[in-house]
Amino acid sequence: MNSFEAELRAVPEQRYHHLHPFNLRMHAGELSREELRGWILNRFHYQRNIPVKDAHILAKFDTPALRRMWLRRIQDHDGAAPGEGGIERWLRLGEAAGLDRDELLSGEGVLPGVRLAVDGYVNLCRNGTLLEAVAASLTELFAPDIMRTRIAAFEKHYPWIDAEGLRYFQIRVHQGSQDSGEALALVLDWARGRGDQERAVAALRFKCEVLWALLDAVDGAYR
Ligand SMILES: O=C(O)c1cc(C(=O)O)c2c(n1)C(=O)C(=O)c1cc(C(=O)O)[nH]c1-2
Repeated sequence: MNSFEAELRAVPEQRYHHLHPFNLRMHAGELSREELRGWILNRFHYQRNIPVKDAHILAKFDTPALRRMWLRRIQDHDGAAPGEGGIERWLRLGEAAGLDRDELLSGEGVLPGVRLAVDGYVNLCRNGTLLEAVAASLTELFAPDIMRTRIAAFEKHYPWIDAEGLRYFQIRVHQGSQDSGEALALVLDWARGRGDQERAVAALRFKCEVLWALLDAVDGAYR
C-alpha cells in the first residue's frame, strides 16, 4: 500500500459514521422503535438519491468500459425490473419495521438536515470533478463492516423487525466491497500528483461529513 492509499484509508477510520453516537446506540440495542423507524425513513432519502448521483458520475466517463462498470451500480439500486433492486429492498426493510411504503415514497418526514446532507453529496457528484466524485464513494471501504455489525445488532436487539427486512444489508455487503475495490483502483490510478491526491482526500472527508450530518439530524429529531 502506498502512502496515498494509506492516507485515503485513514479518513474513514477517523471520521466514518461507525463512530457516530447514533450508530453506537443502534449497535448496543439502545434505540427505540420510533428512532429506528425515523432512521429507516430518513436513510431512504439517501438510498433513492444514490442512483441519481451515480448517473451524474456516469455522464462524466468517456469510455464504454468505465460506463459499463458504473452502470452496474445504478442497476444494483434500481433493479432490472420493478420489484427488484436495493431501493425496493429498502422499502421492504421499512415495511418490516412497520412503516408504510407510501409514506417512504412520499418523502414526507424527511428532516431538513438530511435533505441538505444528501443534496451536498449529489451536488458534489454533479459539479465536482470525476476524481472527487469517485473518491467520495470510498466511504464504502468501510460500509461492509458496519453492515455486518448492523445485521448482528438487528438480529440480537430488534427482533420485532422481520428478518426478511435485513436482505438489503446482506446483499449490500458484497456489492459495497466490489464497488469500493473498483473505485479505489480508479482513484489510485488517476491521482498521481499531490494536488489531485489532496482533492481526493478532501472529497472523502466531505462524504464522511455528509453521513455524519445525516445521523446528527436523525439523532436530534427522534430522541
Ligand atoms: O449503511 C451504511 O452504513 C452505508 C454507507 C454507505 C457509505 O459509506 O456511503 C453506503 C451505503 N450504506 C449504501 O447502502 C449504499 O448503497 C451506498 C452507496 C454509496 C456511494 O457513495 O456510492 N455509499 C453507500
